[in-house]
Amino acid sequence: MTPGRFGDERRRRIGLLGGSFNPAHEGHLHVARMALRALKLDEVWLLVSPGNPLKPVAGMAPLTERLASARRIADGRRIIATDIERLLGTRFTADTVAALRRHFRCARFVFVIGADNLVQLPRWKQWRDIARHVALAVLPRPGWTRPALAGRAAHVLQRHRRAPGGLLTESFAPHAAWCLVPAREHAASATAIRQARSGGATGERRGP
Ligand SMILES: Nc1ncnc2c1ncn2[C@@H]1O[C@H](COP(=O)(O)OP(=O)(O)OP(=O)(O)O)[C@@H](O)[C@H]1O
Ligand SMILES: O=C(O)c1ccc[n+]([C@@H]2O[C@H](COP(=O)([O-])O)[C@@H](O)[C@H]2O)c1
Repeated sequence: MTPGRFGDERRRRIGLLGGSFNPAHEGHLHVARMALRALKLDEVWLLVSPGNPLKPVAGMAPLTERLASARRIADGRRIIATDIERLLGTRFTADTVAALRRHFRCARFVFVIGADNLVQLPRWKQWRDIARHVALAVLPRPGWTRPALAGRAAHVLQRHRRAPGGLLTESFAPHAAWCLVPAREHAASATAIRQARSGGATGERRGP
């Protein structure tokens, strides 16, 4: 585990960029940097998932390989790659966020997602609880930004949308806020990288 400074987290503003990182790429780095800047975060943790509950196991590289890949794009200072979900024994984001809030009581967490995951959010376990308890920052993504803003999660959470500057400054009670981070779209995707590596033979398709 890399963010090992338990007890030294006073008021730190921490972005949680959860992902499969199969492999990590420039798009992740772009997202982390944009979130750091727009939300005035102290750190972004790249939470390398032991296994996204909604993704097939087939084609998923081992966690150690994905963690190593995330470490290569991290700087170990403000962008930190970690397998903390493995250590916490969590896989679902609702459980991860609850555990992190218990372990790092004073930290202020923001869960960072690409627009594709705002579309998918209603399929996540206890998604409304996640949105209630932790701030969400959504990054634009080619082909996904408009569907995300017109989608079910954006509609249900409409009242809680704020400008990025208001995301962490306002009280979390009784409901956390979410925002769209203004950033240019970045086209990198792990699916495209896997396809290019296999000469287009993965049979996977990614797109809205
Ligand atoms: N280019 C990008 N622009 C915006 N968000 C991104 C981008 N790439 C990844 N993300 C976001 O980063 C998080 C982790 O993404 P993940 O590791 O699944 O990469 P991916 O490229 O989406 O992978 P795959 O193509 O295998 O689904 C997700 O919330 C995803 O939406
Ligand atoms: O909790 C869930 O039900 C859930 C379902 C799908 C994805 N997630 C989380 O969403 C994050 C992005 O996943 P991915 O695979 O799209 O990079 C990662 O932290 C996953 O654990 C979480």
